[in-house]
Amino acid sequence: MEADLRLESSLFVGNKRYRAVLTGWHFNWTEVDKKNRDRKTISVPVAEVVGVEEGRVEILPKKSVESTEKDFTVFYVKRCSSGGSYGLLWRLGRTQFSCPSRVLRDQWTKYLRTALKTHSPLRPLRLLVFINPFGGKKRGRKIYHSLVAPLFELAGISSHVIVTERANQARDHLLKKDVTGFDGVVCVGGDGMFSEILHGLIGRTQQEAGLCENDTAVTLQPCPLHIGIIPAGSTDCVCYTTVGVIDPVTSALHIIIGDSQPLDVCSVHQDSAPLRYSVSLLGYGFYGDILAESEKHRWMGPLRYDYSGTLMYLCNRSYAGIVQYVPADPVLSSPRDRTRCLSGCSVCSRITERLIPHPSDSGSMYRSHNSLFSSDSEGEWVTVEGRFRCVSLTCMSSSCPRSPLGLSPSAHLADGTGDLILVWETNPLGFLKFLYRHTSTQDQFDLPFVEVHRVKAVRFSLPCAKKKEGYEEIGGLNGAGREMANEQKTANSFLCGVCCSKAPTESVWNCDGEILPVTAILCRIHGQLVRLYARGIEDGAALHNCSEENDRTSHVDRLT
Ligand SMILES: CCCCCCCCCCCCC/C=C/[C@@H](O)[C@H](COP(=O)(O)O)NC(=O)CCCCC
Ligand SMILES: Nc1ncnc2c1ncn2[C@@H]1O[C@H](COP(=O)(O)OP(=O)(O)O)[C@@H](O)[C@H]1O
Ligand SMILES: [Ca+2]
Repeated sequence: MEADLRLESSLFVGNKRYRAVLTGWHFNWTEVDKKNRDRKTISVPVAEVVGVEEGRVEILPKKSVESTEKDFTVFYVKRCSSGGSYGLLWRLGRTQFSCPSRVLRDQWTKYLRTALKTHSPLRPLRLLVFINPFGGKKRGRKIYHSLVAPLFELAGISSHVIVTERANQARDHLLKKDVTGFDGVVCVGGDGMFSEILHGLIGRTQQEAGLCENDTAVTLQPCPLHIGIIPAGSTDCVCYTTVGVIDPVTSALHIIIGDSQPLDVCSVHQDSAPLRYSVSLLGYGFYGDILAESEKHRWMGPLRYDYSGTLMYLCNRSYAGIVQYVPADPVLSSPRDRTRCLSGCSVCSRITERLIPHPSDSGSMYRSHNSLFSSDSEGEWVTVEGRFRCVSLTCMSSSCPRSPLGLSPSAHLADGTGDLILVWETNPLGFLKFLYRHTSTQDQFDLPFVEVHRVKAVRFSLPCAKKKEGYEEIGGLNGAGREMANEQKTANSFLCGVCCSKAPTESVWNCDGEILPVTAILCRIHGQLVRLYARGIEDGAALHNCSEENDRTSHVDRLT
């Protein structure tokens, strides 16, 4: 359809007269006073128009309002401050217009609908929706049917809804059943439910491409279907990090307008167990122990993590391990550069350019950007070993309501790297300081027992018994941690009596909320392997444009 689609006329909202203009990209209406002077203008990008209906229509709650054949209603995205969160809340804006004639009304509705189709190519028409009825506070079904379904209906999206009856049903469905005709898959639940969709879609895409997922050297194919997340879980970290708020209506609106946010994914290879993927937290030690403990207390709902977190903090455990990593290019970015990955991030855009299809590529649709596992890359591995309070790897900042800036505040959603956070054995007060800084803007990496590295791959293994004894002697190979280690040993044996008679010598891996069955792993980050219906966190500046110029803002912002 024509990019220069244009319509202009007088319209009424209530008893006020407006000059309305639809240009290719924007729908504006400007109040005109009795002396024909322009007053306030409201401008909505066509890409953010949710739907156009004949008559005066109200939804959420749905109401029939008296209207004439000259009326039409436009629904669009309206931004509001989210109070405590970093992102912006999106709400359904609605304006009811009256035209001088029915013919003009029909022209407006036709033009607006055409503009929508033309300017939002990724808007979904058909969605496959999985609801976990037991996630979070068990409100998934209610959230979907009362807040999300009416919006999908308004936007003309047809959805096939499956309420899951068992764990992994959504993953298995995506791996085995026909999904032809769907534009995207939506999960209503938490990070565990998102993880099911992630595994199902990545697995299916590789099967269809004839690729072996387990091969650590293979360049995986990006998934063609978008993923939408309606938050209804306990941590909702993926939603918070990619949208900036935990709010079903905001997420539904991002899905409707077909926003597209690429996301890095970490593949976790384990010798004797199936391949896993992670996007938010791959954590050994503290976060692994919290997860293992919290599974015993699922009945507590989201509070199980606070309870288990307190218990595991008191236990003050540390574990021996060998960590190896391949550093990412330090020229591109650093985990301590105090920047934040925001909507339209320029660091992530650089890798997008490298991933776009190239005419000279044969066989693979995407240019391989990862020669990591070729024989000559062995020399790139850096090794550290000793006793750790926790070892965490995250592909993104992993922010959540508990930690609004996240595990690694300057990590990027789609730059093809992950951040490896090493917390060496330390005393309980030191570790509390580290944890507490996750709740403020203080730098959690500016502590002598903490290291952070931007990486492309990580290996973890357990040391042999002799090496382990060595760590006990010197408190790990990290000089700064040594002094604290002696104090720690006394504290450890005392506090661990709270939950167990003897502290275990090995922890488990928490892989986005799933316990891995083995300890030795090899991880590799795959740049932009999946796409979400999101756009990254919009900063507060977008709010100034709320009514005047409801437009996108995009840049990398500096942390203050
Ligand atoms: C003194 C106060 C200290 C508070 C420190 C808080 C630090 C929190 C960082 C949380 C990062 C969360 C990363 C996301 C993990 C999820 O994938 C996982 C599964 O979520 P779900 O499926 O919704 O249940 N959640 C967890 O592993 C819980 C971690 C809780 C840590 C307190
Ligand atoms: N019907 C079901 N019964 C039991 N478990 C389920 C069901 N549907 C999904 N699950 C599993 O529940 C786990 C937790 O789901 P999630 O939606 O992430 O909630 P939460 O955030 O509270 O952990 C996921 O690992 C998922 O595989
Ligand atoms: Ca990343």
